[in-house]
Amino acid sequence: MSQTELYKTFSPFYDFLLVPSPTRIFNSDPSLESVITANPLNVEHILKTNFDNYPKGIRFITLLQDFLGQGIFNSDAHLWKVQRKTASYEFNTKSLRNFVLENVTVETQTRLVPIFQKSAKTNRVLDLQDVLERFAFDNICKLAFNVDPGCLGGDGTAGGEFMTAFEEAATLSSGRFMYALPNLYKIKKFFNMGSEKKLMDSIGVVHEFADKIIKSRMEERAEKRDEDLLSRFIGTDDNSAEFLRDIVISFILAGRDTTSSALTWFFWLLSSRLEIQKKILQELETVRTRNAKRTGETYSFDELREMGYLHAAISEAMRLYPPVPVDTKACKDDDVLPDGTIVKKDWFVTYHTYAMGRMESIWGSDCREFKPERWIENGTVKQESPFRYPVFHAGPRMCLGKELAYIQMDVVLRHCWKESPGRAAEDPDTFR
Ligand code: HEM
Repeated sequence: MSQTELYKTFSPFYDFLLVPSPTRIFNSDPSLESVITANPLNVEHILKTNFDNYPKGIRFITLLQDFLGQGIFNSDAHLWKVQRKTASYEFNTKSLRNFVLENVTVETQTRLVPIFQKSAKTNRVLDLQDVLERFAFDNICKLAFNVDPGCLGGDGTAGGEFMTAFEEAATLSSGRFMYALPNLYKIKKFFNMGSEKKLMDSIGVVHEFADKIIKSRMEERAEKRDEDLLSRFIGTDDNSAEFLRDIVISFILAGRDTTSSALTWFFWLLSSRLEIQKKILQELETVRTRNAKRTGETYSFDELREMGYLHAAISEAMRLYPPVPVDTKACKDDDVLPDGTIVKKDWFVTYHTYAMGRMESIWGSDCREFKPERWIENGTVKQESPFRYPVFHAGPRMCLGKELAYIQMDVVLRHCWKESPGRAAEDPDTFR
């Protein structure tokens, strides 16, 4: 199901469920009792104050283990901590940021923009979500292990197979959460039948592709310290090839369809808001002139940061359409949330980012309007509390790729709106 279909199907349910009353308890099945909340105080408690009591938990980890192994996305406690420590350090280095900036700029200039230009010239309708997913997949593979799968524009033969298998493995793994009988998947897996057979086949393709790269990179090792994440993890500890594979797969999963989803919604929202397009163009032109850049020239990380209005508009799009609309944790020991809700050991606790983005109590009476201005205070972009806006999660497990995701989105949007004063509102070809 595409993101758009998903929202169309579930948004009336989300709205009905949470906006009037921000915490509910569900007990449809005694083994799956859960609390669902959209209260920022509860979110802070779960994600930060009582962090140790709300891990991913055994159920989540077991269901995703075949695909993700023990990577950062699918581990708790010590195993999570060691990966988080190395990754946090690396994600904060200037060299990683520049590596991403460089790769995203090349991918945008040489693949994405030409596709848009061609479609504009020939009046061909594009599936924007598909194009952006391919774009994001190429980018995240470059970042993870410096491989270009060429899913967008390139030859893409081997990479295309990898991407398809990766998507299938992700979809079928999350399908395991949907069984009415939670252990049914184990029986199907044991007999290697149906969706479990398909899942194992696609995991096989993903693992084979990753293993080859990891093996050759481990042989080259140490002398060359590449900029990608795999090389950084090879260089730091004595990790096994299997553990390195888990790490790489987790990163690809984390960065794969989050940015593409955010960009797709952003384009969709902007397509009917010429006033906002115009303001974005004006800002791009101001930044270009201030930094004496030629049209289309590459921008540094700091120059991208000057585009406050663009940044605000991206955050605003993700408020209404968060790429990760809900997120679930397991409760380790009985607890009471700040609003008085009782949570029992082994219950699931879900915080609802989508509903939180549409609550009057958090965003005011205009909460359903797309208004980038709400992010601007005294001429600069306001830092919103991550507990009111948990689009990138919050607390010790907060998204590591937040800054890189903004770099990607800024670069794409800047190149898609070539700076040219006064073009926006009058010109329907603004995206070309
Ligand atoms: C708009 C883009 C993005 C959004 C909205 C987003 C959002 C999130 C959210 C909600 C989580 C928590 C998920 C959970 O509880 O399991 C998360 C975790 C994570 N994200 Fe992102 N993400 C984005 C892009 C990226 C990118 C590009 C990367 C780069 C590789 C990345 C790397 C990670 C990692 C490694 C984690 C796991 C952190 C941990 O468990 O310690 N994300 N992200």
